[in-house]
Amino acid sequence: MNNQYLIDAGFEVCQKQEGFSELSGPFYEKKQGGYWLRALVIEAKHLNPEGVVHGGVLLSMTDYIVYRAIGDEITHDIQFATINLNTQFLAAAKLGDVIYGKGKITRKTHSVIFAEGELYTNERPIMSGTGIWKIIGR
Ligand SMILES: CC(C)(COP(=O)(O)OP(=O)(O)OC[C@H]1O[C@@H](n2cnc3c(N)ncnc32)[C@H](O)[C@@H]1OP(=O)(O)O)[C@@H](O)C(=O)NCCC(=O)NCCSC(=O)Cc1ccccc1
Repeated sequence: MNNQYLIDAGFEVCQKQEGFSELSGPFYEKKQGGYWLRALVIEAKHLNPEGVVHGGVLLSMTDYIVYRAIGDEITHDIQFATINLNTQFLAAAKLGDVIYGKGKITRKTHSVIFAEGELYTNERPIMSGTGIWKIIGR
């Protein structure tokens, strides 16, 4: 697959992906039902020397999609930073795969947000993650 596949499927280039997120993407997004689905088409630059997706790509995508999912719920007018992210590498992804990601808030308190996310292809789950985001500015 390539990025045109996502555009044809109704995705648009993600908002808020400056800096490293842009470098590790490009990520695409589409509103589906009540939530935003985000996606990445795997290119050669995302692979490790063994020819599968580098773990750092999956970690940063999980961080990104949960960060964005939190923003979807509480807006990005509030600043929050990842202070914990636990992940499981469930399966390898390969060149040309489309990885989809979605996240949600599990619990929000005055100063921290507990949240979770998952990455998957059309064939199988790729990564699951849970983490904590610290609210650092309003
Ligand atoms: C968060 C805290 C508990 C401090 O909390 P408090 O007890 O309230 O702290 P205090 O009042 O003592 O000082 C405030 C401190 O907060 C720092 N700061 C300000 N703004 C930001 C900011 N926006 N992001 C991160 N840190 C920021 C500021 O430099 C100052 O530190 P310093 O004065 O140098 O000491 C601490 O564990 C920590 O900073 N951990 C590292 C967290 C970290 O770096 N995570 C990875 C990046 S998040 C990410 O990438 C998600 C993402 C994904 C995709 C796309 C986009 C985003």
